[in-house]
Amino acid sequence: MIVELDCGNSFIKWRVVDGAKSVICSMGIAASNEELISALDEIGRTISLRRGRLVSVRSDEETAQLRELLAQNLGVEVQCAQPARALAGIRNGYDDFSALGLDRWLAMVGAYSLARKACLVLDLGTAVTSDFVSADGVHQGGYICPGLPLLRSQLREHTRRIRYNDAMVKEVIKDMGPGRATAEAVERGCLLMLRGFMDAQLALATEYLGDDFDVFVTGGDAALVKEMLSGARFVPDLIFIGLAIACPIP
Ligand SMILES: Nc1ncnc2c1ncn2[C@@H]1O[C@H](COP(=O)(O)OP(=O)(O)OP(=O)(O)O)[C@@H](O)[C@H]1O
Ligand SMILES: CC(C)(CO)[C@@H](O)C(=O)NCCC(=O)O
Ligand SMILES: [K+]
Repeated sequence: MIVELDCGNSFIKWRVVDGAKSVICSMGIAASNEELISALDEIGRTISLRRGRLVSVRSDEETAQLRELLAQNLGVEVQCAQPARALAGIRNGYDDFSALGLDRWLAMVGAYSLARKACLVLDLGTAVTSDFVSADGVHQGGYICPGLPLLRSQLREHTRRIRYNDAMVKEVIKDMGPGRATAEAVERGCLLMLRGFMDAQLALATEYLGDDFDVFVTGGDAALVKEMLSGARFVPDLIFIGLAIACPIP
């Protein structure tokens, strides 16, 4: 079995897959290294875990530390995705290819491997990112803005009276009318910003990619824009698809 890890800025998304059959045996989200090790340790009691692949947008030190923990506690050797100028028919569009976030890169690699045509790749996590890939696989660049968790926390951090219970978040965005309570006003306001950003990306995609492109959406907050992106492909495991291409395990 292969352990797959996507280490974002807030959470570690993990899966255990049967490499030969590409079947997902188990998956989850961990808030810390300790939580991850304990979840995998539990699985390791019944299933043999030996190898793995990992993508991280954390510091090299943090990533090395996690790798060490996996080796020492579980005996799992993980291969880390590395920056590349080109991979699987895609060309990295950054002036300094190593500065492009590896999650963005792998999401693009995954999307282009599925579409084989121009694509707009949207990832809604701690940060929100968009990336533009032309039909011939050339990355045109992209945009980065704060995601919902950051929009919210910035408002709270820099105001005295924006305070409300997190448990209300899901409930208050069922309606998007003008808010009549702080939670409604903030949650709906931030979501509208996010949706406005999505609209702008679609317009830019037409400008830079022409009329024939696929839209891919991934990340923890993807569901919040599902209604407005009717033709888009919602692929929660897009980064894992790219990761398997970047780190093949024989
Ligand atoms: N089961 C879940 N566990 C944690 N967060 C979730 C879950 N489902 C949806 N979310 C939402 O996903 C968002 C975080 O997204 P995601 O996990 O893709 O990114 P991340 O790891 O925080 O950061 P990055 O963008 O660096 O990958 C949060 O706003 C959170 O509310
Ligand atoms: C933008 C994030 C934080 C999104 O997870 C990540 O891709 C990252 O840290 N990128 C490095 C900066 C860049 O992509 O230009
Ligand atoms: K991400």
